[in-house]
Amino acid sequence: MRIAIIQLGYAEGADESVDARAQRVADLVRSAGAGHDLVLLPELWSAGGFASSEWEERSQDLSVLDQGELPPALVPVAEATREIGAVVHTGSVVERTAGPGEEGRHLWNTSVVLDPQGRPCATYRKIHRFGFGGGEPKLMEAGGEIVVTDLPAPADGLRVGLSTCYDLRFPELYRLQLDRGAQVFVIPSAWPMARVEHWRLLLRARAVEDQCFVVACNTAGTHAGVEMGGHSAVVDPGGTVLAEAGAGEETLSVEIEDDAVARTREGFPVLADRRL
Ligand SMILES: NC(=O)CCC(=O)C(=O)O
Repeated sequence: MRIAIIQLGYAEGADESVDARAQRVADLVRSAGAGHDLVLLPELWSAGGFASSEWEERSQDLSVLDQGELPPALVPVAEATREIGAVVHTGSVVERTAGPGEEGRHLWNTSVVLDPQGRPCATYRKIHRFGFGGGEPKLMEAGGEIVVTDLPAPADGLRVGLSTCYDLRFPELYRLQLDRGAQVFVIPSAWPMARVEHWRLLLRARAVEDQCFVVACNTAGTHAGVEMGGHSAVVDPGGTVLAEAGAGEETLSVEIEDDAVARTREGFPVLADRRL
């Protein structure tokens, strides 16, 4: 499977509307994503990863998915998706719901994956909210559903577990995904430079402990005064980093071998020694 990771750079205050950013992202999907089976975008690129004061205004109504439509931030990306014929994981948007969730909020951090026709084929609501009482836990509901899915062709062949950024710190989530058959962890993120060494360590840890590929797309630039860490990466099931970005806007193009998961697990069958 050929994978393109689009490590988008942007800065709040740069006066880039949701529409303008969506057009720019769609152009990147066209130029960097062509010739790939799976394209990955980062977390909350349309709203701003750390720009919580803008989340409400830049939020998207995903109930339109049920009517076969897409919210404004994803329409240009879906057009680009159809043109290149890949599966595109659109990172995540701030989802707005009409009614409140369990904690009385109506915003969520939600990923949407598009099939090559530009139609949604999977969604995931971020389970672990980052902010220690501010940011996400203050403004958003927590997702409650583990999502492991078989993506459509041309990104088929490996079972994919969906998670988002801060989820990476919670290994039990990935064990639960493993138990549902995950072979690849796909992780859109907005992870700051201040903790980029945690990011690099945890990406490899999740790959090694669960013998899965890790495919992770971070952002670049400065969001609401927070410098983003870049260093998007693909790690193989043995923990080898196949590709890693630098700190700025950049795209990675990586080929992963479907049988590497089975080979790694057969060659070093540590998962068979789990005691539950
Ligand atoms: N967007 C996030 O979830 C940020 C996570 C983070 O900064 C950290 O775990 O450290």
